[in-house]
Amino acid sequence: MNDRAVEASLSVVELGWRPCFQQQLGLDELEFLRPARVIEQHRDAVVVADGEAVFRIELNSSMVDLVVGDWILIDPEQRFQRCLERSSCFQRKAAGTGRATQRIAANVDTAFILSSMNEDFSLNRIERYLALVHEAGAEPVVVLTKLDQAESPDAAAELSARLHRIDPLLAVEAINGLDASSAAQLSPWLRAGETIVLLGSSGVGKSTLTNTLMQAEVQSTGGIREDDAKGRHTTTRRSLMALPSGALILDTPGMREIQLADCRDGLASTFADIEALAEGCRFKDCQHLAEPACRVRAALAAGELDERRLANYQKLLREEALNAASLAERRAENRAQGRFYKQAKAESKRFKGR
Ligand SMILES: Nc1nc2c(ncn2[C@@H]2O[C@H](COP(=O)(O)OP(=O)(O)OP(=O)(O)O)[C@@H](O)[C@H]2O)c(=O)[nH]1
Ligand SMILES: [Zn+2]
Repeated sequence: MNDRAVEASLSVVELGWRPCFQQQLGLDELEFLRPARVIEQHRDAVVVADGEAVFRIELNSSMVDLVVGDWILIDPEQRFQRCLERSSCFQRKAAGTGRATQRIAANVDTAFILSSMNEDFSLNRIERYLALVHEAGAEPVVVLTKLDQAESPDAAAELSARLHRIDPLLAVEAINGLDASSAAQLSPWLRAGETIVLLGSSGVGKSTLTNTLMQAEVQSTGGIREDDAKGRHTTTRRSLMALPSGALILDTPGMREIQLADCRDGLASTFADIEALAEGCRFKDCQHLAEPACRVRAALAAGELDERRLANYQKLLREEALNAASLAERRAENRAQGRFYKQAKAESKRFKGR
């Protein structure tokens, strides 16, 4: 029987602690507090690892926003003090309401966007995920799966070329997710202390790749025994787990259901080419439909811009505008209830740079 959690034996550096977090600590905090990372999230508690142990902290009202991946400071009695500023944060529309955003994962370094190499391959879908990842502030890597089922030996090169027309610097890897030596191509992003997530629609091979990267070994040792409410031992699978390579894989139900939400900035960087062209349109609010002196339509006519890409950009913009409208409503409600302050403060930073 293995009672020792993998996470309990990891140092804070192995848990992803970085200078950008260390720098946020004041002198008093350096002396009296220490960092811990949220590795599991429950309705009334979070589970954290602090380099020595894995333990639960019951939630109170100052901790409502915590998500898996967060770095927090705790005092010597293992009490929560504050949450550190995130290096990246994924969020989505809250389920049910169709309105507010819900944070789902923090401090992710790399997001693997999985897409299988068969007929399901869709540039539109990949662009959607790219916008999400850019918005979150993580680094995207497109992973083409099912290389072993590709129709022709050139398929990987062709799809990579299509992706590189979107973004010449985009990292693209083609793998067979069932084969560990093929998945090893992803090792540059899987170094110790790096936090990764896997995105992609159902059936692209997220679970398969996760299992291959975990090499089953972690499956048997990664679970940790914990007392449940009735005092029984239950084995739980962590939301943040260490791979044999030392990278940390963040896997929560929320991450699997993520959609495009509130990501105007992410769209801007994903479609930087179109936004740059639009600067050249005569009208500031040009919709690139039939306006005179439209630089975007000129680029289309000249074959410099893909019709499909423009259409997808406009579709995502419309979706985003709808989301933003309902978000604005929701925020007005929050403000009335006096819960707006914290969110506004965080967001003012993002909006300042425009
Ligand atoms: N030949 C081949 N099959 C693969 C590969 N990756 C995944 N599969 C198969 O594709 C099917 C779906 O893979 P999953 O890993 O369950 O996909 P998923 O993305 O986790 O799907 P959801 O759990 O629905 O989100 C399984 O039958 C896998 O065995 C691959 O690289 N090559
Ligand atoms: Zn225009």
